[in-house]
Amino acid sequence: MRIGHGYDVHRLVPGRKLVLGGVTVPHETGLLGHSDADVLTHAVMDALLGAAALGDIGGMFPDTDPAYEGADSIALLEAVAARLAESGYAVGNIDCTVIAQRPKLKEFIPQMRANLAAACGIAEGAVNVKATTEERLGFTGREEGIAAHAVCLLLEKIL
Ligand SMILES: Nc1ccn([C@@H]2O[C@H](COP(=O)(O)O)[C@@H](O)[C@H]2O)c(=O)n1
Ligand SMILES: C[C@@]1(CO)OP(=O)(O)OP(=O)(O)OC[C@H]1O
Repeated sequence: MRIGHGYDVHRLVPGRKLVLGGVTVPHETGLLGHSDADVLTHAVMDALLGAAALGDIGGMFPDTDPAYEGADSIALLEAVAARLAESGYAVGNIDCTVIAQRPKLKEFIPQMRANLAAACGIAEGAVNVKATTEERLGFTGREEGIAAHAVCLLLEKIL
């Protein structure tokens, strides 16, 4: 069994979609990035790559590569899951926290879990997503950006 941790931050700006765990959440600002800037899915990918000692998302999907401009991060997560499977790992479980002052994310969390689980080819019960504010403190509290943490366990497959 191997443990991994991922962390990511993206800036909130007007004129961009807010995509979290593959769900487009209605909001007056969205996350800025080369890809769709899905900060939650990015944290999950980094946790998975970290657990397998396979580097990070920037190594696998360089932000200088036009191929990833506007990329659907859930599709990138599918590629990460395939890479793990090739390397002999199965995803055990994933737990994540999105740090956002606004919007309220509760109602969108079941769909985020479903999207993340489907991309990893695991049961929804193996994926948990939580949301918290930082009580108006710091950059998330000022609504300048959204952060996400993820942890995961990988199981070594008997090949
Ligand atoms: N963007 C968010 C932030 C929080 N929630 C939900 O509210 C609960 C309380 O949040 P606190 O930061 O005040 O502890 C939290 O446990 C979440 O259920 C949310 O839905 N969206
Ligand atoms: C997936 C990528 C691809 O450009 O997304 P970005 O939107 O650039 O986001 P970031 O978290 O800064 O870096 C990860 C990149 O590899």
